[in-house]
Amino acid sequence: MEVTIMAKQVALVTGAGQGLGEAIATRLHDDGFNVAVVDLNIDNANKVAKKLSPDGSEAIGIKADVSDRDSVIAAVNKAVDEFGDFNVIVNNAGLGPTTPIDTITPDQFKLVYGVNVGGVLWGIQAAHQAFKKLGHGGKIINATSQAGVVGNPNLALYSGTKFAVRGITQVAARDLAEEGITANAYAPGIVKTPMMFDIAHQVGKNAGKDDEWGMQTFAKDIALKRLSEPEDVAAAVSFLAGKDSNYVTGQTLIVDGGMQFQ
Ligand SMILES: NC(=O)C1=CN([C@@H]2O[C@H](COP(=O)(O)OP(=O)(O)OC[C@H]3O[C@@H](n4cnc5c(N)ncnc54)[C@H](O)[C@@H]3O)[C@@H](O)[C@H]2O)C=CC1
Ligand SMILES: CC(=O)C(C)=O
Repeated sequence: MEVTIMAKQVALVTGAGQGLGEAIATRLHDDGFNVAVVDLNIDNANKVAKKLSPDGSEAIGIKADVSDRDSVIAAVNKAVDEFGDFNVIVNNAGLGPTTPIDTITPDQFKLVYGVNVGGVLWGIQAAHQAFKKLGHGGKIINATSQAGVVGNPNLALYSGTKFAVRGITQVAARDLAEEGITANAYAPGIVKTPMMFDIAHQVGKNAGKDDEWGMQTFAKDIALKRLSEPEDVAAAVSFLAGKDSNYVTGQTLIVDGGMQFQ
């Protein structure tokens, strides 16, 4: 009897050197994907990839700056070269500076929009190119936030970028559907990652209070009464990356323990 060996599907996760991206890369690897672990910080990316696949056969680290279109396209091409296919991109990398309205500068605007919005756009373009070349569809998954569903205090720039990601996701879903490509977003709440601890610290400091006070300004209304673990979000991304979500497109899946209701 002939034995068919099914090739593994390939996922690329940006900002996967720590925090949510690391948890997502780990979960998708557990789900059976070969994973490209992409980050600006290549040491962290390599560490995560090595942990998942010591011999590099199932996970590799790739350096890329998601605000740079060529860099993102090169990362996707490398994943295709290494693993021979490409099925899922998770445009996760993001910056979350605390930006009281009057403090925002043009440089900060360019940087945060360049990474949070540019990174999603270039990721969509790069994945679309790869899917077309490979002759099949795929899944695009973008990081927004509960702060992209309702504007959050102190996060004018950040919230603006995360609203933009939801809009871009909806357009990508419509524009790419006939090629068998779905596009969805995940909207985490208050997740225990370096980004969120830094925001809590800054917000507390700006108010002359401690980090816990800063965290509670965001966390006090979580219905489930606990902060999110990165794995809570990775589980939702696993759904969006897998076949059970094949009939879902253009949506934002809110994973915030009950903060925003739509
Ligand atoms: N932590 C939270 O509570 C929430 C996070 N999110 C979103 O989830 C995503 C991940 O957030 P966290 O893991 O918390 O952040 P984090 O700051 O802990 O990790 C972000 C990773 O992205 C990488 N990165 C930053 N700029 C990059 C660039 N230009 N190119 C490539 N990589 C770059 C960093 O090196 C880092 O490894 C972000 O888009 C964030 O906005 C959304 C809602 C809540
Ligand atoms: C950092 C973030 O996405 C928040 C506070 O929702």
